[in-house]
Amino acid sequence: MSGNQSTKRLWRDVRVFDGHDTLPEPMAVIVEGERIARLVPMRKFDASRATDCEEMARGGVMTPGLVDCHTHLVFGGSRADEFESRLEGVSYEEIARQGGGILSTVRATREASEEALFDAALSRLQALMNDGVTTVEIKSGYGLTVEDELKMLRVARRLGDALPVRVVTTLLGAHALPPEFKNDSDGYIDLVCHEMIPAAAAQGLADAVDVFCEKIAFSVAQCERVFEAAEAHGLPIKAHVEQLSNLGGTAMAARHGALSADHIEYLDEAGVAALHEAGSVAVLLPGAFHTLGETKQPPIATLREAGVPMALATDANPGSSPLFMPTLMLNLGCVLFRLTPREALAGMTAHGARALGRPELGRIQEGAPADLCLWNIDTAAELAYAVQPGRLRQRIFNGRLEGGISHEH
Ligand SMILES: N=CN[C@@H](CCC(=O)O)C(=O)O
Ligand SMILES: [Zn+2]
Repeated sequence: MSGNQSTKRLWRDVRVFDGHDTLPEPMAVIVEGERIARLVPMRKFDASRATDCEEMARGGVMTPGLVDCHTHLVFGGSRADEFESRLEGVSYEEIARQGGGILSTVRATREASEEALFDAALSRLQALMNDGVTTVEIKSGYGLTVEDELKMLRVARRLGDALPVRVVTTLLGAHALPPEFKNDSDGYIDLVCHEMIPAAAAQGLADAVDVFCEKIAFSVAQCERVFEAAEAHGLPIKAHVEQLSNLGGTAMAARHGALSADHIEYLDEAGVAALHEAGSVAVLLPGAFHTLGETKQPPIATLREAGVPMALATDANPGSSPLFMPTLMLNLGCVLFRLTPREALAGMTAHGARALGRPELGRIQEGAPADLCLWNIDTAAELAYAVQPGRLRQRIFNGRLEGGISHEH
């Protein structure tokens, strides 16, 4: 919008969580165009010098727009039947070995048209946005052919074009072994390395490359081959690692400079040290932990002591985390993993952004893109404390008020 560039917008008397901490006193926040222009303590704020600003709101808690750095939002079908089997005692791994789980979503996703995938993902994404998300990562991984993986990535890109949200795409070709390669997992990794990654890179469809390193998926050596191919195409890497067992995938990913290691319930001290050394982010996914009834907790205290940044994400997907509510994850991160509310919120703002290689996002600081949420609460901790939809008062994307209570109409 042309008028947007010169518009100055003012929020007064807000408590600001800046991506790491709550600032010690109430603030005035001024946004100019697409960026945060000034942050002024109210005690020093001179309203007579802000007459060129449109006042947007007074009071409330302002946080960066939430960053959901790990989702599988684009998929076909449902796994409600698998949910019931798990309640009857069949494990996630057992279901996968029987050809269900991820592969059941692969069948439904291959059958679905691009339009149908788009429409289904649109409403899921809107649910995340209504709960404060302004940046979301979306993975492929339910296509497992070159064409079907590209189809998923195209849908993800189109979602970002259609809605006021930043979409970061990740190619997850090495998510599961498709039935066509049943006894030839190395052959499938060849396809990922020699065809999928080059095609996604050439078409600008992937911002990063991910793998599932697990007994029911791919070995450390196979995942390393995928990372080498990603590097050859200039794409950053991330990894699903140590979710169900400790294979050592995290240390290998860290050696390759991974942006993040995700799940990491079974991560050991050496793995934590490797993350620290590489400057990688630990992405915690309490939705999957909760849904699968896991008992092995990620090594939060060791990560905290080592100073490894911890991000928190929904892992929104049809199987292990059919949970499309980021503020619920703040609560689960605290209750299940003993994060502090401050850590949980930093995990879904500044650290989530870092896990995507976008450290300029997820922060409230002068010069940063103005992706902001204004909440009807008194302290930032309340976001993690209560699970209560409807608290988002305003959602500002790239300097523009989107949804919520609009002062423009
Ligand atoms: N762990 C592997 N991949 C997904 C689950 C995908 C699925 O079950 O459909 C995850 O992050 O939990
Ligand atoms: Zn995942």
